[in-house]
Amino acid sequence: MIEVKNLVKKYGSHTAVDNLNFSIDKGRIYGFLGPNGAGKSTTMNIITGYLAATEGEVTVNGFDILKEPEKFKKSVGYLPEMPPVYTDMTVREYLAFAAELKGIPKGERKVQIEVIMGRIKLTQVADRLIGNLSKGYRQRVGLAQAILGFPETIILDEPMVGLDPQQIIEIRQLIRSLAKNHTVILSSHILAEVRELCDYILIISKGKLVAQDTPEHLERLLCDTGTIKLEVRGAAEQIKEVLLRMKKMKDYRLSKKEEQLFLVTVTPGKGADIREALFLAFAGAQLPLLSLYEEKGTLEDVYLKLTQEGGGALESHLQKRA
Ligand SMILES: Nc1ncnc2c1ncn2[C@@H]1O[C@H](COP(=O)(O)OP(=O)(O)OP(=O)(O)O)[C@@H](O)[C@H]1O
Repeated sequence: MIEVKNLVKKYGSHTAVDNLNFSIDKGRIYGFLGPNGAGKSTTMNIITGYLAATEGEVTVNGFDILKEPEKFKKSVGYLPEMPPVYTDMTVREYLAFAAELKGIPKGERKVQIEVIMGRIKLTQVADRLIGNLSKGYRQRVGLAQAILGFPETIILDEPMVGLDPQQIIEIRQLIRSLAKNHTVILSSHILAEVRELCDYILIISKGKLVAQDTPEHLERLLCDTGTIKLEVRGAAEQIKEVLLRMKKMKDYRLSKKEEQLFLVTVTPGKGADIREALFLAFAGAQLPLLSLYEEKGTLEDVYLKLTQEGGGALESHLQKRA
C-alpha cells in the first residue's frame, strides 16, 4: 500500500503539487487524470523516488521512501513520460543493461528477461535495434523495463501518448494483463483511456486532487447534482401548487412553452430520486405530464467541470461528499 500525505512540490515560487493526499491499495489499476501541467508527472516522479518533495510524506507498506529509497525502488517499476531511448541497442541488450542497473542478481537476469519478453510479446523483436522499432514496440520495451525485477507496483506516465489506435488497444490489453500480478498506477490527460482501463480515478487539477472515486461513482455523483425536466399541461398556478407540496425537492423553475404548457426544471434534494413522486403528484392533480427525463451527468462532464476554470462549485460538492 502506498500512502501520500500532504505532498507539496514547489518549483521556485510555482506550486506544481499542492497538498495531495491519497492512498493506493494493492491489486487495482489507478488512473491519474488531469490536463497538461496538472502535476501528474511531478507526483509520479516523487512517488517513484526520482524527485524530492518540498513537503509531505510518501510511505510504501509503512516504509518512508525518503528514509529507505533503495528498498522502495525495488518495489516500484517506472515508465517515465519520456523514457530514455537507447536506439543503438537491441531490445535484449537494453533489457540486460536495465536489469543490471536495477541490481537484479546476475544469475537471474537472463531467465527474467526471456520471461518478461514473452509476457510483453517482445521475443520476436528481441535482437532488433530499438531505433528501428515502431513507437508501439518501443513502448513495450519501456513496459518490459518497468516490470524487470517484478516489482509490486508499476507506475506508467502517459503510457499511450503518441500511439496509434491499434497500438493503444494492444498496450491497454498488456496493462490489463500486468494488473493481474501488479498494482498499476498510470497517468493520462485523456478521460476515455482512464475510464476504459482503471478501477479507480484520481482527478488532479492545478496540483490539487479535486476528486477520487471509481468511474461509476464519479458519474453517479454528478447525477446527484442533475435536474429533472418535465413538460406539464396546465395553468402555472396549479403546477406551482403541486411543486410546492413536493418533498425532497431543492428548487424548481417554470418556463412557458405555449398556452397551458410549461417546461418545468426541478432540482432534487441531495441524493433524492423524486421522479416517481413527481409523476404521481401531477397525475393526482389531473395535470398531464407529457414528458419527464433526468439530465444525466457523464464522466466527461465531471472531468471538464473539475478541471476547467469555474469548476470550484462542483469540486466543493464532491469534496463534501468524500
Ligand atoms: N523542472 C521543472 N521546473 C519548473 N517547473 C516545472 C518543472 N517540471 C514541471 N514544472 C511545472 O509544474 C507543473 C506541473 O507539471 P507536470 O509535468 O507535473 O504536469 P503533468 O500533469 O504531468 O502535465 P503533462 O501531462 O503535460 O506532463 C507545470 O506547470 C509545469 O510547467
